[in-house]
Amino acid sequence: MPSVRDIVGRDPEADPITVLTAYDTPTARIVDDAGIDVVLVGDSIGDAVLGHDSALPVALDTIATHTAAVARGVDDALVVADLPFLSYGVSEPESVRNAGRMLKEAGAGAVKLESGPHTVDLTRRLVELGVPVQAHLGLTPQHINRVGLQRQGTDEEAAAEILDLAAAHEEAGAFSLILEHIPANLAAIVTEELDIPTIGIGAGPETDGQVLVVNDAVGLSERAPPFATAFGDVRGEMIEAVEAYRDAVTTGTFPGEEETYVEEGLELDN
Ligand SMILES: Nc1nc(=O)c2c([nH]1)NC[C@@H]1CN(c3ccc(C(=O)N[C@@H](CCC(=O)O)C(=O)O)cc3)CN21
Ligand SMILES: CC(C)C(=O)C(=O)O
Ligand SMILES: [Mg+2]
Repeated sequence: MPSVRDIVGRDPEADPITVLTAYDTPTARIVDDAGIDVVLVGDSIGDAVLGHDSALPVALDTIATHTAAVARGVDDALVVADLPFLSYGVSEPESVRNAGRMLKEAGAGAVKLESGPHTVDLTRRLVELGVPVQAHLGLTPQHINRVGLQRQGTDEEAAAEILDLAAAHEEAGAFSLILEHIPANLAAIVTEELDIPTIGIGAGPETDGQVLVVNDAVGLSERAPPFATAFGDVRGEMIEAVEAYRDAVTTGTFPGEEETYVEEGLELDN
């Protein structure tokens, strides 16, 4: 696995950074084989895979299990574990222990946490201890109960706060910053002001890289945020394949001769 230094050392103007989520080994292998730079084991697993309405119910053990599955499928990409709701920020020792587990047990190369005024000191502490941290500003869906899922940073005060917090997290040692669902002109300014690479989702084209939830990107999601685009129709393909299987079984064409083995001379008298 590359270190965060391989990501940070690049020239994103020439070579934008590509990030996708993955939650399982086969998907991670596809993403890694395609040359995607960073695989994020997102807490979006909550709604994308586990059937919850949000990411809030996702447990740290769930992220650990799926990060380990992803790490087993990846040769080249950096694996980032997305710390779930309340697994950090309650107390510093617990936050450090939980973040540390992602590197020591699950095979992540870095952790991401949703940032705010309350995570500057924690980011500094984790980085001091040797845990690479990716920050995340703009829409932070773990605050859904306070802010919903609306675009953030749309007035001057809110935009200035995002810019200030971005600088504070860079100064605290974050190696990269996710910017979610903010105006493109704000994301461009943040990107211009920071030295660390910014990764946008619903933040326009001027960040140093882009991230999407893989289910949205391949067209597997039933519902996706307004800023996501499906680059395929995996859901449509799965529906067709499952219906074709059903039809083959119910019409008796599967299993056919190809999939069937007969042991010649086998006779059981009972
Ligand atoms: N499949 C998936 N894709 C994602 O990008 C994603 C997740 N899940 N789960 C975690 C968060 C949640 N995200 C979301 C989800 C919905 C909107 C959205 O629809 N926003 C609307 C407003 C919706 C509302 O107010 O309820 C908008 O117009 O901004 C935005 C971000 C991004 N993340
Ligand atoms: C959308 C990305 C940035 C994320 O946090 C997730 O997938 O959980
Ligand atoms: Mg997340």
